[in-house]
Amino acid sequence: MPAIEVRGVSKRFRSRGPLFRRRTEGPRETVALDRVDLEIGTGEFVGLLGQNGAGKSTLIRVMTGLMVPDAGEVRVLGLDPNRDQVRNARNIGVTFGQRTQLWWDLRARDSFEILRDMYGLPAATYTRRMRELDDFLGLSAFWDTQARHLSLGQRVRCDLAAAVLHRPVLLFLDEPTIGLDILVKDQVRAMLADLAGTGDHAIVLTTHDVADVEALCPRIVLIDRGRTLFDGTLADLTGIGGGRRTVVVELAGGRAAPEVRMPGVRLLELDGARATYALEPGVSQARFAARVLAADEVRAIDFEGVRLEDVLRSIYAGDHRALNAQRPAASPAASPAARPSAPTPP
Ligand SMILES: Nc1ncnc2c1ncn2[C@@H]1O[C@H](COP(=O)(O)OP(=O)(O)OP(=O)(O)O)[C@@H](O)[C@H]1O
Repeated sequence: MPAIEVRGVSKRFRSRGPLFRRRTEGPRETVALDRVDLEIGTGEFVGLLGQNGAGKSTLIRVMTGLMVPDAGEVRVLGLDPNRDQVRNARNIGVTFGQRTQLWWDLRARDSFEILRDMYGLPAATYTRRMRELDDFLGLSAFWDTQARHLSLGQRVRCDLAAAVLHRPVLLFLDEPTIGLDILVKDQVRAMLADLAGTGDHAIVLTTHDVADVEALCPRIVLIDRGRTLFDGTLADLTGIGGGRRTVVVELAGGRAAPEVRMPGVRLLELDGARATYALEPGVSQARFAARVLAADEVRAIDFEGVRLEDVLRSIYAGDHRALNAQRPAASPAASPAARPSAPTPP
């Protein structure tokens, strides 16, 4: 049984629109989700991506039981997340980037003690888990601070720890690293990679931080205007540009970059001593480097793979051609053999 099953889920919102609208204008309707299908297995770490307003948070709300879809079915470990809210709550952990589940007027440690009692965790288990979480997230430094006085980074770390304290099978993370500094982001990523490494959890991460996704998510689900535009591996998605790589060559002594005449090699940009070339799939990097090195004295050659950010930028800008050509025949969830493996810690 998959950990999460979403079948034909649709959700529309009706709003009255602007305060001073014309009499002829009826209520506005937004299609947030349009017949979405999704299966996620235990052990998977899925990046749920899409532009602002694509429907990601709505899908997370539906999967966590916070919102009832207009049509379709959702099963989370076999339960209807809305009807079986109490049982479902034991199976899931949720973070919503900007909101906290800590008690605002209490010290951070008090919130954790309340959660311990709510989940009925034995004292020894609680102490061990808090120690593990402290090792990753450095919580004890602000343990005695009232939640309302925690900095954003401190609060987000506490929220993440609170979401995983009861070791839920499913973890829904909505923008877990928003506004965090580089070091705190690394702490959060390391903790998530460690959780994923156990293979005991299904984790859904919604984020606009492409680096989070590259570091953590072997599988990507891309939502566009409420529909699934792509469901496949990170490698499939970054391969969408045809696997084209770029190379930046810089010559010593500030001399102009060489012209490289090779099939499948194209000069993209020339900026004094720096030249950027595109290498089509199949062009050998070694042969290209040999050509360049033979031509002149080279200061640096920098090969770059296809970046997820560039692929998303072109898809968000409306270029779906390559995506349609590359769309996998079946979702990874439907074919266990195609399922990507767990990430390695950053
Ligand atoms: N409670 C609501 N009432 C009316 N419209 C809503 C409501 N919640 C979401 N929407 C609309 O549904 C669409 C999807 O919103 P959603 O929050 O799911 O997008 P998102 O992909 O999470 O966006 P973002 O990346 O900006 O957080 C948007 O057009 C949004 O305006």
